[in-house]
Amino acid sequence: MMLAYMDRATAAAEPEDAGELSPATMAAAAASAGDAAGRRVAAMDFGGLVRAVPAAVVRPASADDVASAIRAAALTPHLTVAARGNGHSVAGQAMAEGGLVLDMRSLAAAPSSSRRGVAQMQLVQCPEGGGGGCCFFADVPGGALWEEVLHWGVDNHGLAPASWTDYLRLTVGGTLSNGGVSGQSFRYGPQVSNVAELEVVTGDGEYRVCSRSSHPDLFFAVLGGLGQFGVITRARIPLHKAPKAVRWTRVVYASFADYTADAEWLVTRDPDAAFDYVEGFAFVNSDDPVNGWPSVPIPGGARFDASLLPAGAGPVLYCLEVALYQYDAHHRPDDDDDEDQGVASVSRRMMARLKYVRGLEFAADVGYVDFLSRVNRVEEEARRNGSWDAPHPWLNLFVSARDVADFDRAVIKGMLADGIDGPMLVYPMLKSKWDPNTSVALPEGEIFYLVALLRFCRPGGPAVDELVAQNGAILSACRANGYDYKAYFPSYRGGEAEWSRHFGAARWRRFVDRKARYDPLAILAPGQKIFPRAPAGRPSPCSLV
Ligand SMILES: Cc1cc2nc3c(=O)[nH]c(=O)nc-3n(C[C@H](O)[C@H](O)[C@H](O)COP(=O)(O)OP(=O)(O)OC[C@H]3O[C@@H](n4cnc5c(N)ncnc54)[C@H](O)[C@@H]3O)c2cc1C
Repeated sequence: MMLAYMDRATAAAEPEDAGELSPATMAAAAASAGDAAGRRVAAMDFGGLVRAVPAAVVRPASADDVASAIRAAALTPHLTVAARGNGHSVAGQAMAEGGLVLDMRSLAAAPSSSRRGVAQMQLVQCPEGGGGGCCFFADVPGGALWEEVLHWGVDNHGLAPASWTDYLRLTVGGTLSNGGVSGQSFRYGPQVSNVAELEVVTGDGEYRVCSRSSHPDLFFAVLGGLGQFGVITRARIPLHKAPKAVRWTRVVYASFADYTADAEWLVTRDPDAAFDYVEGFAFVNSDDPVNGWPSVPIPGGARFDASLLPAGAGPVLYCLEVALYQYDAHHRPDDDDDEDQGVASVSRRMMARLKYVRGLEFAADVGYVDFLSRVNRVEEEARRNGSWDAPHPWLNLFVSARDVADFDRAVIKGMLADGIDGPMLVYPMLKSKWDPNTSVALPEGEIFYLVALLRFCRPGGPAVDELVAQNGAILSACRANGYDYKAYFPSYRGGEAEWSRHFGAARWRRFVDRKARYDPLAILAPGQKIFPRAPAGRPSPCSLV
């Protein structure tokens, strides 16, 4: 079937255009024609709510293969191209119905190619020592998992990136196309603030290397750009000395006001007095094993003693989670000596003035890699009980600190007081750590909260449709109440009006201009449902806006 597409494409093209289809692309396309299993996988994602079958899955071995596939699509009047990282989107964002899906994982696995750094991870020394404490970079393929970057950096070089996601089986290109946030974001910035250079194949099939100083407009467009402007085939990530261990602590709050006051105090401290990681979540004030008290203690730690909760604690409680890195292997992390500067003592001192419920505190000393891999345990359990493969009607929002207390009252305590059978993350980050030139849309205020409703569907639980409808009701409440908020991983079906509202008028104009510049036929990332594919030879409607 793919060869039929290519035949049509080449028949419509000038002879010299047809000559651009590399043997590698033709071979990959031919191989994928019979790859029903590959097409089935690419028709689904982690969300399990949307299905869109591609014409073919292309497994590029190099940036050249990516460029060939995009150029081939451009020769047709209708083909689109979606880069698929690890398919962990929840609303079909990495799909291409009837189009080509690029399996970016194959780029990470491919043997060394002619272009340095495309296929394999490489250590690169910063010119003149670099800035921000970074002396080295990792050159990594766009399809590499963050987990692979972590193990490669720590095992081979004792180095690691500063900014992570909670879960590391996500690709570098996939999270850089969105933002990439975790408890480190308040301090080190999101992942889109931790990139020195990108190698990108744009929607016109051109291969470009960009950075803050070279093609900066493309560099910033691609970061948080929802895959609209180019396919990231390589990223250059700053590396830092990897910590040896982590003091990991969770404490409990009955009052949302106390919780947010402490969380905001922690994320605005000077770096030398700050934790390395601050997160938190809401949970149900009950013994429910998934939504309630048992979800709080750090695995292997103490039991949750509910008798310590203050009288009159409401239906929802909050858990603040912090981590302090330890770099020196000689310190004993659990040394309690007053004179000791070990992370356990330092961490305790830093928490002394916080207003959490005394006694409801859980702490552990764990290895750095174990700490960053903590969600793997959640995955293993979810795979065991079947909820990993069930649908995931997730909702991720950034909510301004101005409105987060109202949001808590109306949504968390109001609509979700029984829990969502998964984490309800609520933690602050700072807008000043995000570059306004990237494509990411953020609320207005300096402090805003990630609110991540990570629903896992269990047998006998509410129907998926009900959960999707509840997400819609939450968004309606945000709009009706005039909250300063943005969707993270946005998914709109209402066309330009919704996207324009999402970005705001000026940023939407910039997004449209960038689309016209880098992907004029609107070939890329059709699953985001932002721009319709324009026929070859005609300008995309977006360039006329
Ligand atoms: C269990 C789980 C935990 C998560 N935890 C976090 C978290 O802590 N923090 C956080 O920020 N996010 C988190 N996410 C969300 C995650 O960042 C997104 O799902 C993101 O899409 C990355 O997933 P992916 O690599 O599988 O990309 P995909 O879902 O495959 O792709 C996402 C989008 O990026 C585009 N894309 C993919 N690769 C490229 C590329 N190389 N070049 C250009 N465009 C590309 C796709 O076309 C698509 O539009 C989590 C998701 C899951 C399922």
